[in-house]
This record gives sequence, C-alpha cells and structure tokens, in this order.
Amino acid sequence: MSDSETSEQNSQFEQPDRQRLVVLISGSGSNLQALIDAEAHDELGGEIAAVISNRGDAYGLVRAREAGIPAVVLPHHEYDSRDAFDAALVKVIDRHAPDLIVLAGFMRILTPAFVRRYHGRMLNIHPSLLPQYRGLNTHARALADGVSEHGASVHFVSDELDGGPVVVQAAVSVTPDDDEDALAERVLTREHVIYPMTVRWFMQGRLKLTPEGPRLDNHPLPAGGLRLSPDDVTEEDL
Ligand SMILES: Nc1nc2c(c(=O)[nH]1)N[C@@H](CN(C=O)c1ccc(C(=O)N[C@@H](CCC(=O)O)C(=O)O)cc1)CN2
Ligand SMILES: NCC(=O)N[C@@H]1O[C@H](COP(=O)([O-])[O-])[C@@H](O)[C@H]1O
Repeated sequence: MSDSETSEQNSQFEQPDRQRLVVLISGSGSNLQALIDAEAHDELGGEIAAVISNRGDAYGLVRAREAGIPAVVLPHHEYDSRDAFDAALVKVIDRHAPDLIVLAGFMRILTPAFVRRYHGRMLNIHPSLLPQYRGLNTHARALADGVSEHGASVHFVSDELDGGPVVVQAAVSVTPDDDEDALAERVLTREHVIYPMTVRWFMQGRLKLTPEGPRLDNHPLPAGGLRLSPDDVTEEDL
C-alpha cells in the first residue's frame, strides 16, 4: 500500500465524530487553500479528510501534502469512460465516508449516477454570477459582453451543468481596463470568502438542500442565492 493510501486509510479513524469533507481539484487549488486555512483556524466546521485530483500536475496536491492531508491522483485519461472514472472516484471518496464533497476547480463533468449518489451533499464553486456564463472561459465571455458586474457562485451540484441551486454569490464590478487575469484574480479573492463560509454552514448543519431548494437555518434562500455585493466583504454583510 502506498504512503498516500496508508495515511489515507488511517485518516478515517482520526477524530471519527468530526464532520468530514473530501475536496476534488484539477489545478492550482487556491480554493482548497482557503478551505485548509479555514480549517486551521477552526472556521470550517469539520476536517478535510482527503483531496483527489484528476491531474497529477495540480499544484493543489502540493498544498494538500504540505497540510498533511491525504492526496490521491486519479488521472481521468487512464479510464475507458466517464462511468469508469466516476466509479474510481466513488471508491476513493467513500473510504472517507464524507458528509460533504467539495468541487474546487474540479474540471470534469460528473455522470448522473455520481451526482445522484451525492445529491444534496456536493457543492461546486463557479466563476460567474449564475445562471450567466455556465461552462468554461467565463471571464473572457463576460469581458467580451461588456458586463458591468461579474463574480462567483456556490451551488449544489446537479445533473444540469452549473445549473444546480445557487446558495451564495459574490459580485465584483468590472472596470473598463479589466483584462481576463485581473478580473479572474478579483473573482478568486471573493471565492475564497464565500466558499469556506458556505462549507461551514453545511458542516454546522445550517445549510441543507430540501426538495423545495436550499435552506439556511430552515429559511428558504432567495432565488439565485444570497448575494454579496461588490462592496460587501464578509458574512456579516449578507
Ligand atoms: N454533473 C455536473 N458535473 C460538474 C458540474 C455540475 O454542475 N454538474 N460542475 C463542474 C464544474 N464546472 C464549472 O463550474 C465545469 C467543469 C468542467 C467543464 C468541462 O467542460 N469539462 C470538460 C473537460 C475540460 C478540461 O478538462 O479542461 C469535460 O469534462 O469533458 C465544465 C464546467 C464540475 N462537474
Ligand atoms: N467550472 C469550474 C471552474 O471554472 N472553477 C473555477 O476554477 C478556478 C479554480 O481555482 P483554484 O484551483 O485556484 O481553486 C476557480 O476560479 C473556480 O471558480
């Protein structure tokens, strides 16, 4: 058994009563880092039990290992189908019996069977004010359209790509001299605020997905989710 698997096997027995989450990544992992930092400050409501990446070159793997979190690479291109890849994901995820699966820059479309398995306990962060700009290249598309506001959305994952019920959005103003990198950086900064906050709400049992939609403290959320405006900074501003 490899080191990462050994440490991974042991992690499920540490502090068994704490809420656990598994984070899926594909790249830099700055949102993962925001979650790691929140956990380090006891502001996540649980522990990151494992990190899984579909890319072996994801810097987020370095972040996980430096934080002592078991990190597993499942190269999607080594699997014959999406179903086979998702089945391998399930096998690794379920070893940790997580309460929540968090997609943090995870760039693979998940199959309906996978989404059903984790319905109501899988979140994603998307770099747009959904339902605007589902899919990829959101910043370039927003700039091309000349929008005045852009941002990020945290939503429960559904079969409909980036179409699941939105929990929280954070908006940024788009300036005339914005380019893709500058806009992406400002949106990421907001992501690092709203994702740990939303994950904490779920881990604390405050956020649930009901058949009628997301509820926070048993109150229905506004259509389109709670919105942090460009001037709002923290949860207290919601
Ligand atoms: N069933 C769902 N799967 C995923 C969702 C979702 O809402 N429902 N969210 C995405 C995250 N995402 C945007 O937020 C996203 C990720 C990936 C893609 C995409 O087109 N992926 C391509 C490969 C792209 C690449 O490898 O660079 C693919 O899977 O063929 C679109 C949107 C996560 N999954
Ligand atoms: N469609 C999914 C998607 O585009 N997600 C986006 O990828 C970036 C990941 O950054 P990170 O790896 O530094 O967290 C984030 O901006 C996230 O919103």
